[in-house]
Amino acid sequence: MARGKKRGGSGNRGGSRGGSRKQQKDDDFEYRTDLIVKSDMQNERFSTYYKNQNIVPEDEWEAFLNALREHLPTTFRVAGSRQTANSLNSTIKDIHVPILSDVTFEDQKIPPPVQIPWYPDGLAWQFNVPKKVLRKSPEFKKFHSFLVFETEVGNISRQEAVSMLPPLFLDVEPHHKVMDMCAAPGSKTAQLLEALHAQDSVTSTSIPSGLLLANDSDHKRTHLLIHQSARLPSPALMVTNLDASIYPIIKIPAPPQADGVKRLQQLRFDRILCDVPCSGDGTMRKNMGIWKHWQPMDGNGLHSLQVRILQRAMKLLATNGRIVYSTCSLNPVENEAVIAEALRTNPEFHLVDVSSTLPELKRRPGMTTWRPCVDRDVNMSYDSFSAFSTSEDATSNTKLTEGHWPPQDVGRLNLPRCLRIYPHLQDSGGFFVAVLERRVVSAEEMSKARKREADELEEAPETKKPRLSNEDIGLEVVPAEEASGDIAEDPQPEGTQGSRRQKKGKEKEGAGGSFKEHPYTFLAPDDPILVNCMTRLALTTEFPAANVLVRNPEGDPVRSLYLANDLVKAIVENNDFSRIRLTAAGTKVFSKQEGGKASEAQFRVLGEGLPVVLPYVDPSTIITADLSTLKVLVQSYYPLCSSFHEPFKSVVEGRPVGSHVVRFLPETIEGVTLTHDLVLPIWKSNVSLTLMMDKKAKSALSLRLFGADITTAGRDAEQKKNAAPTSESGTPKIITEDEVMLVEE
Ligand SMILES: C[S@@+](CC[C@H](N)C(=O)[O-])C[C@H]1O[C@@H](n2cnc3c(N)ncnc32)[C@H](O)[C@@H]1O
Repeated sequence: MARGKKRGGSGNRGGSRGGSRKQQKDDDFEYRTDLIVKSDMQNERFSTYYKNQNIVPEDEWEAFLNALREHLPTTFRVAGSRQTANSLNSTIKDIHVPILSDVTFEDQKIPPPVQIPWYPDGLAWQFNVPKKVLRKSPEFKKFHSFLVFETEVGNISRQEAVSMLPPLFLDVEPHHKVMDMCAAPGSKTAQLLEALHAQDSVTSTSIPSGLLLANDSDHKRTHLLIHQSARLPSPALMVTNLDASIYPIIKIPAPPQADGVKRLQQLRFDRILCDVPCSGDGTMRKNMGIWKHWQPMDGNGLHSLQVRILQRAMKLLATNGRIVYSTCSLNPVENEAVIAEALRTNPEFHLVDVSSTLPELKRRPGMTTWRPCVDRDVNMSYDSFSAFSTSEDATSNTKLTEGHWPPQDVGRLNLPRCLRIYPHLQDSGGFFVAVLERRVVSAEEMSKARKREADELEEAPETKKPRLSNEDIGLEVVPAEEASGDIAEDPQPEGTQGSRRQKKGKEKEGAGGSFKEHPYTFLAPDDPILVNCMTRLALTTEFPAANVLVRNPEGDPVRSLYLANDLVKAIVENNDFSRIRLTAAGTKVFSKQEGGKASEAQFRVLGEGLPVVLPYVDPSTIITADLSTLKVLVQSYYPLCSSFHEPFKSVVEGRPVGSHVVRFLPETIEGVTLTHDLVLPIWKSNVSLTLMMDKKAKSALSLRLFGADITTAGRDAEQKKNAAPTSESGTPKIITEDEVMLVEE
């Protein structure tokens, strides 16, 4: 979702706020509407503009404006693959909600969290309680810390309700090739990844045949994206850092042909999400900056980029593919006008009627009339582009194009099929969604579109022409029926890009001159270090050893080993990683354990990598253990092997030093219930064991299972908390709201 415009800035393009910690806190204050008075929540330009556009019926205007001034409820989504999500959701429904249903605070009955009615399987929740209650009511305090921990480990995604919509409308299946064109910080990417992994079980991750290519033009934000998606490790994920409006063609091998010549073809996506940068005025309920600075030229300025991103997505889409275009803006110039312009130039696309999808979602139809304003203060507007273009305003304002206005044949485009979500309809943020699909068109329509596009390209000012070659960006309009045609006739030698040690020392600068990622090198399946690692970890021969890659200038397995699926591998091997500015591919599964002799490289399975690797671990080597064993492993960092009870004690004492896998079976002991199998990696040293889990994941597991954080870190934190909090001067320390609240998305 887009964020508020900075003071004095020009249009929000989703850049990072940056700055010092203090600056960040000040910004947070400015951006948090719960900390300001309602009388400050007004902007005449906003009211005049949207009233004139009739975005809601006149008798709803006040309700709409008042809703924008209300504090946004806290919403979250239970994340992860379907099975794990359903299990955690039952914990919320059956344990937390009953406790929270009977809370009274300062003589007021506090409403418990409720499921968002339109979200599938009841996996999204909403609650709206004052911060004071979260801080002081013991029941809500406990629920809050449950949410914080589960969010940290990625089981819960704190996400605005409306922002959950686009991935639902995209309807992703595990075999789909999916692209998220403007993906950072990645809450929707995580949802798409979950859909790709719908077949995962509670303990193991499937390797989908499809792909999720998440892209963002902001390099720093792509790293945020990688961090977010690490919560659902996937061999099917790639991250790139490019301008989506000129996204290059990705090449993959074409199906084998009779002549035996290897050819490449364009990768076409089945699903594309265009959650484009926007002015973000649908987020006013949490962004004070927008109340202060809103003006129509921001939306006007973003329109062209939004059109170009959508048009580019149309070029990259497969026949029968689907695009979801979304913004958190209410402005028709950023919404319907973009859709209309993209449809005009791509007649093979149409808007899909999704009126029966998510029937509980309250929505309004897309608009068919609007009137762009051509000045900051909402004084000037014109009936049509031709009226504007002959006016004096046109000379001083070159940003506006014909596409800013409704097209003459607007009725033909079915714009009411777009969805507008307003804050007063169901206590949410404002949002816009359009679902587009490709249909087969007549040769005549196609040739008209080709000619128009060629003319427009010819007329475009030099600076606006794409910097990449035509082959790079695939400017030719490819008819849907030709979508899978070859794009490269030259035979390609096998393993051109990714073969082992071919790219030694090739750390490249990218197109923008600042691309400094390491190359991606696939190991040979018989690489001695990989073979040693597989033997020690007892991986079966089905393990896709040919899909293991490393990332360092030498292409050697020195530290971390990643696993990619076949499609990701094909892309890495057939495209220059620096041309597509690839910042991540596949998921990290093994990591070298420091210590020991260099010749006997010891790799361990990473906690987050285990679900991916588990289907390939020889089942006879998996150690079985009970809940009390798990409790000891959770409670201390390095419990001695001798401290466990039998039979676990003898089994681990008999195992060699190294990485092992333990399965804890469902059972109930002393009121603690493990409802499903839990499989975790441990490291055995000479005399002790370590549960190989991230500290926060361990705390979350402890809270979920034992009802308290019994880890060493958790106990330390509790002790500190119990000691009276005092500042350095000895006076009681005031704990700020920020310290106790969930951090906003
Ligand atoms: C609305 S936000 C995306 C939010 C994201 N989909 C999510 O759900 O977390 C828009 C993103 O577009 C990125 N962006 C801006 N211009 C872009 C461009 N030309 N190409 C690709 N990404 C762009 C921004 O860096 C920003 O991260």
